[in-house]
Amino acid sequence: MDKHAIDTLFAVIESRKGADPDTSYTAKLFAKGRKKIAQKVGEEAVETALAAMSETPAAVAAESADLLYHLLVLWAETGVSPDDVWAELNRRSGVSGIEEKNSRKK
Ligand SMILES: N=c1c2ncn([C@@H]3O[C@H](COP(=O)(O)OP(=O)(O)OP(=O)(O)O)[C@@H](O)[C@H]3O)c2ncn1[C@@H]1O[C@H](COP(=O)(O)O)[C@@H](O)[C@H]1O
Repeated sequence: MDKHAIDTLFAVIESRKGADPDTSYTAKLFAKGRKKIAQKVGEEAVETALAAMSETPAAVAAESADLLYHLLVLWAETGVSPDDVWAELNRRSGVSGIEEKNSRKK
């Protein structure tokens, strides 16, 4: 999953706010609230770390996908967008705002 795919998944997750919890796991998570979502991120992070210690690269990738998905739900719940996170990463690496805008046009 590249950065664009994360943006796409985030948009789908946002669209599940207020959706039917019986037909969408994401809607069910939103209905359960921030504490539950934060708890799931913690669980998935631990599962990813444990997989790294004793499982295959494929298992680490699978756990990482679960972690990323739940992290995106947490961003949506807390009003953080992927662009906010990309901007913070770019700030740390010294990429300027203009370079960031240009890279997103490609
Ligand atoms: N990427 C994911 C994704 N990754 C993981 N999961 C779900 O995360 C859950 C993790 O399993 P667990 O065993 O940890 O949790 P659980 O026991 O089912 O539930 P809890 O009681 O712990 O909350 C599983 O039900 C997975 O289906 C996901 N659910 C949805 N998506 C994507 O989110 C988008 C919206 O999907 P819906 O929520 O189905 O509308 C779609 O693009 C989906 O592909």
